[in-house]
Amino acid sequence: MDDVFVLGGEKFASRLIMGTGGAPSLEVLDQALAASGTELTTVAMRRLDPASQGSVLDVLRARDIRVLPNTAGCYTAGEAVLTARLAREALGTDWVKLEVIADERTLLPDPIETFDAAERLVADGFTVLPYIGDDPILARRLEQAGCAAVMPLGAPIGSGLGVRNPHNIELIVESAQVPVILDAGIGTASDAALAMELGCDAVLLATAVTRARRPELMAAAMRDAVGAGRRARLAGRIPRRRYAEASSPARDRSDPMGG
Ligand SMILES: CC(=O)[C@@H](O)[C@H](O)COP(=O)(O)O
Repeated sequence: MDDVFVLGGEKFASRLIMGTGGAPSLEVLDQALAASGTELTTVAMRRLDPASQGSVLDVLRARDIRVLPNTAGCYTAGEAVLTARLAREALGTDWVKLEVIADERTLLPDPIETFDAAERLVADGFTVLPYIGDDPILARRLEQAGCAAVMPLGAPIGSGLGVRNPHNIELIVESAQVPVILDAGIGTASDAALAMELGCDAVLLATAVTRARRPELMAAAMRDAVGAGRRARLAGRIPRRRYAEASSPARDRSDPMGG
């Protein structure tokens, strides 16, 4: 099936975007990334020391996986803008996953600082992919501000709680004209499938794979789940009913299957 994912004007065959945080070793990370089939992987510019960051980048380059720098660890718009500019200098990309968190305990995104940073980065020519709460109004405002996608959370980063508010994710999907990427909180493969079934264009995850008992196996499961969820979305699920409906109804002469 030819079902290309277009993000920021670029085409991707994979709809699974990976993060690198939490992997026990570079070797494990390398195997997991390969098993995931990802073509785009995010790297925290502020969290890694220069030596290990170089190594992660080496892994990505060797696998021909595009690097998506992120501003994890930033608490203000000013910090995020500076981090994005440093990443552009260092990595030669104007794509940025914009992440401005409010506090260390929840790691929830700060909507005001995120919006401020997004406006400044769009004006500076960046392709901005903002990590946000599951707020349909903020998603719409960020799209109007020129962001290339919106990335609502399923649940707090690293929580593995899955998609806590499917209704809001559906509302965001319904009105977005840019890709919707479910980012953060995925715990296992069924969560990723659900995000895609709700109509998200892609899923971004890290912890569920990097901290799994067998990261490579979980990465393969995520790859399959994102594909299955996408196909189910395109196929169209049956409506939910309160009561049973016989799968083989009473014989109907107009029914070519004979009832
Ligand atoms: C990798 C990255 O950018 C994370 O901050 C992201 O939000 C993923 O969250 P999980 O670790 O919960 O998948």
